[in-house]
Amino acid sequence: MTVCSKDEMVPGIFWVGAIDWSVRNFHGYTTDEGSSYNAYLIMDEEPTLIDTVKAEFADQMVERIRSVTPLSSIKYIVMNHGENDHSGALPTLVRLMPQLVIITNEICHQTLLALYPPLKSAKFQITHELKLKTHSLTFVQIPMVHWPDSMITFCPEKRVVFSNDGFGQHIACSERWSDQLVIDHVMVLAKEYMANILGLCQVPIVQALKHVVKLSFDYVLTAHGLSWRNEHIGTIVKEYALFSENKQMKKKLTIYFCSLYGSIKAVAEQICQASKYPTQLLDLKVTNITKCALNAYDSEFLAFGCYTYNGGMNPDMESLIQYLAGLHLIRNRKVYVFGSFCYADKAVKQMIDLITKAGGIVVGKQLYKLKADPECMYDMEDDIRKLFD
Ligand SMILES: Cc1cc2nc3c(=O)[nH]c(=O)nc-3n(C[C@H](O)[C@H](O)[C@H](O)COP(=O)(O)O)c2cc1C
Repeated sequence: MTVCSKDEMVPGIFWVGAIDWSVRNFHGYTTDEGSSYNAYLIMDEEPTLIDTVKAEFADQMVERIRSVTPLSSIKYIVMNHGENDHSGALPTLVRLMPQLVIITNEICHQTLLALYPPLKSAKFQITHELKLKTHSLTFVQIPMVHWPDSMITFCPEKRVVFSNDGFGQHIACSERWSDQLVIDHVMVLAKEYMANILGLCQVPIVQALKHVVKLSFDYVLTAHGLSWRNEHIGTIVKEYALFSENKQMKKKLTIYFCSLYGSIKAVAEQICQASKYPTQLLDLKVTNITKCALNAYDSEFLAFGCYTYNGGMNPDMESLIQYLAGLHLIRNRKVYVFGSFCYADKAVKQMIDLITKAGGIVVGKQLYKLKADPECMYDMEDDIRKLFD
C-alpha cells in the first residue's frame, strides 16, 4: 500500500484507518452506505497514533502506517475510547510494536483490559496531556459521548481536534472531508448518527460542547465517516448544540404504523392528508428502526398506529417504541395514538403506557373496531388539526 496524498489530512497528520464498504448492519444500526473506522498518525520525532480500527481491519491499518513510517518508529498510541470498533486492532498493534505506550484515561484503561486481557502486560500511561517533540496533546474527557471512557484529543500546533465518536457519520467513501460531498446529504447522515448513537447523550453533549468551544481549532478529525473543516465546522457544531438543548425539532409529523389488512394504513394516510405540516408515513413492515429514529429526531409531532395482535400490540411496534424511548426520541414530543381491534383492544392502552413512560405527551387517541367508519375518520382528522396546532 502506498500513502496517498489525500490521506495527509493536515500537514504531518495522516489518516491510517479503514473503510468498511460492505457493512450494512452495525450493531443493529442499518448502515446503507457502509462506514469507516478512522485512525490517525501524527508524524513527529515521536510518531503517535490516535485510535485504531475494528479487529478485522487491523492488517489494513498496519499497512497504512507502514506506508508512512516504519512500525518500529511509533512511540505512542492515544486511545480516546475503548469500544471494539475503535480498539479492535489494538492487540495486533501492540504485538507488532511492543515499544508502544498506550495513552488513555483510567476508565478506558479498564475497558481495554476487560476486552483484551493480554494487554495486561502492555505499557499504559494515564494522563491528561502528552508532550511530543513538536506537538502537544491535551485530552478532554467527554463522558457518555458515547461511553463513560470517551475523550477527545486536542493538538494546538495543528489546530486539530480528534473527536472520536463525536461529529461522526456512517458512510464509506473515498473522500475524507464533509466539504467534498453534498453537505445536505452529509448532514442527514450526521443527524441519523446522532439520533441512533447519541440519542441519550444530550446532557453530556452540553458539557462536552462547553469544553470544545474553548479550544482554537480549524479541523475536526472524526472516528467514523467524514471529517470537518472550514465553515462546515460551524454547521455541525450548531446542530449538536441544537440537539443538546432539544431545539432541533420542527413542526413536522411522523406517523409510524403496523397494518395487516389495511385499515390502520388507510387511517395513517388520512391523518397524513389532514396534517398541515410536512408528514412522513413509516410502515414498520418495510422501514428499519434506523430510519424511524432519523425521522423522530426532528419531529415535534409523532403518531403511532397499531392493531391488537394476540392480546397485545404488534411486536414490531413494541420494539420500535422501546428503541425510540431508549434514545429519548419520544420525550417532549406531542403524540397521537390510534388502533384497531376485533374483539378486545389491548394495543392502544399498551402503546399509551410505553409512550407516556418515555416522556411523550399523548395529546389524543382513537380506537375503532376492524375498520374506521367515515365518522371515526372525520374525528381523527379533526383531532390532528386541533391537537397538532
Ligand atoms: C393473528 C391475529 C391476531 C389477532 N389478535 C387479536 C387480539 O388479540 N384482539 C383483538 O381484538 N383482535 C385481534 N386480531 C384482529 C386485528 O386486531 C384486526 O383484524 C385489526 O383490525 C387489523 O387491522 P388492519 O386492518 O390494519 O390490519 C388479530 C388478528 C390476527 C390476524
